Amino acid sequence: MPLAPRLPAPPETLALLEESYESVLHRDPGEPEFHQAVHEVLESLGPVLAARPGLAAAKMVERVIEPERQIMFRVPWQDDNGVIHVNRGFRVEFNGALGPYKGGLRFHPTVNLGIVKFLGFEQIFKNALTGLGIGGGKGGSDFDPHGRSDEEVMRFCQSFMTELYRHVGEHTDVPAGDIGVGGREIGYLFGQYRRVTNRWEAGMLTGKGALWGGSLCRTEATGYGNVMFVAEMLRRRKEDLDGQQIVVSGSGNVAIYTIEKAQQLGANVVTVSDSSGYVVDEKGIDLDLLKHVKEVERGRVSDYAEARGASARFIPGGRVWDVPADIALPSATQNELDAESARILVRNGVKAVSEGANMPTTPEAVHIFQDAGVAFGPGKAANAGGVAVSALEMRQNASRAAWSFSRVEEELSTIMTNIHETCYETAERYGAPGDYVVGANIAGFERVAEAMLAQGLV
Ligand SMILES: NC(=O)c1ccc[n+]([C@@H]2O[C@H](COP(=O)([O-])OP(=O)(O)OC[C@H]3O[C@@H](n4cnc5c(N)ncnc54)[C@H](O)[C@@H]3O)[C@@H](O)[C@H]2O)c1
Ligand SMILES: N[C@@H](CCC(=O)O)C(=O)O
Repeated sequence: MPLAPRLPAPPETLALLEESYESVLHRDPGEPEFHQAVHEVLESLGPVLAARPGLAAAKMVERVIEPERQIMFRVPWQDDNGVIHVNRGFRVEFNGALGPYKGGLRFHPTVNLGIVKFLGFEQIFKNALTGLGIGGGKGGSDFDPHGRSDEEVMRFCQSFMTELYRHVGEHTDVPAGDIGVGGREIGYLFGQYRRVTNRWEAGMLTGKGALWGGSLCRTEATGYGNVMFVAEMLRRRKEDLDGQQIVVSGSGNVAIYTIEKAQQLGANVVTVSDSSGYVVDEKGIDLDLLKHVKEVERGRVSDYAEARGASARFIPGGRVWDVPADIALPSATQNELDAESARILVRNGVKAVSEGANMPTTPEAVHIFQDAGVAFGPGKAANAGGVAVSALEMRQNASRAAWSFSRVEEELSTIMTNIHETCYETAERYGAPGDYVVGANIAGFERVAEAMLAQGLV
C-alpha cells in the first residue's frame, strides 16, 4: 500500500519517505504488522523532514525504522506430564536514544518477530511522549499461558529468563507486562533473574508486586490513563464522561482498569470481550464480578455472563462495536476494529474512540473516524499511562522509595494531560488541528530524532 501522506510536503520529501517504506517492505518481508506501524508513522512526517533538511541528510528515518538490536532465542521447558516443549523468545531493543530500552513482554501463540517489532517501534514514540527518559523495546514469546498450571508457567518463565538475563538490566533494558504477562509472570521472571545474577536489582523489571519493589497504581495505570486521555479530548469539546455509554473490548488488565476509571467518572460501560465473543450487560459491567472471573478464576467472559444473570448476554463470535455507544475503547489486541465496525460505530453516533490496546484500529477505520469528526486517540498517546507509571516505578526503585497510590495517580494524571496537550499543540502547529495521530507521531519523532542527532551517528 503506497503512503497516503496526512499533510502536504514537497514531492522530493514524500519520495524519500516512500523509499524508506519500500526498504522496510523489501528488508523485512512477512512482517505485515511492522509494515503497518511504520506506514502509519511515515504518513505524518513529511512536513517535519521538509522543515529540517538536516534530518534527511542524517538519514534519520532510515535509522529510526531499523532496530538497534534484535535477539531471538530457544526456550525449552517441560510440562506437568514431563513432555518437553520448545518455544521461541524475542527481545527487540529498538531505540535507546532517550534512555534504557523499555517495553513489555507478550506471551501469546501469535507472537513472532514482526509483531514484536511493530510493538517495539510504537513503543519508541509512546515512551518519548511521556517525557520520562525511556527508550523503546519489546519482547515476548509464542508461548500460550492459557490453560497452563502455575508450575508450567513458572518453568517457562524461568527458562525464558535464563537466556534473557544476559540482555536486560536496570540501565540497559527494562521489560514489563503485556498480553499474557501479568503479576504472576513478572514474579517468576524477577525471581529467576535474581537467582542467576545474585543481585537485587529492582529496576530491571516493572509491574512487580508492591511488597518487592512494585509501584502502586501500575496495575491500573494503562486503563486509567486511557480514560484520562479521553476526558481531555472531551474537555476540548466541552463535554465530560458523566452519563456517556461506553463499549470496551477485551477483559484483561487494560480493559478492567479502563472500566474502573470510566465508572468512577460516571460513565456506563456495557461490554467486555475475549477471543470467543462478547458480553453486553444492560445494567453496566459489574466490576467486582468481572475481576473475580478474570483475575481470580482466570475464566472467560461467558463465565461472567452466566454468573451475572438476566442483565448480561454472551454473544459468541460477535464484536462489541455492534453495540450503540458514545465512546469506544478498544483494549484487546491489534487490528480488532476494522472499517466495517468503524462505519457501524459512526452510524450509531460515536463521539470518541481511544486506543487502550496497541494498534487495535485498522488504518482504514482510523480514517473513517477522523473523516466523521470523531475524536480519535492513537495508542501511542492514549495508552502511554502504563509505561509512564513503569518509569515512575523505576524512579522509586532507584531511590528505594515507595510512593502512595494517590501520589502515583496524580503524577499519571499530569503526564496524560501533558501528552494530550503535546499532541494537540503539535497537530495545530503543523496545520492539522484535532488530529492526534499526526500530533503523536510528529511530537514523538521530534524528541527521538533530537536525541539521536545530539549523540552523533548512533
Ligand atoms: N498492560 C499494559 O500495561 C499495556 C500498556 C499499553 C498497551 N497495552 C496493550 O493493551 C492490549 C491488552 O493488553 P493487556 O495487558 O490487557 O493484556 P491481557 O493479557 O491482560 O488481556 C488481553 C485481552 O485481550 C484479549 N485478546 C487477546 N487476543 C485476542 C484476540 N485475538 N481476539 C480478541 N481478544 C483477544 C484477551 O482475551 C484479553 O481480554 C494489548 O494490545 C497490549 O499491547 C498494554
Ligand atoms: N506493554 C505496555 C507496557 C510497557 C512497560 O510498562 O514497559 C505497553 O505497551 O506500553
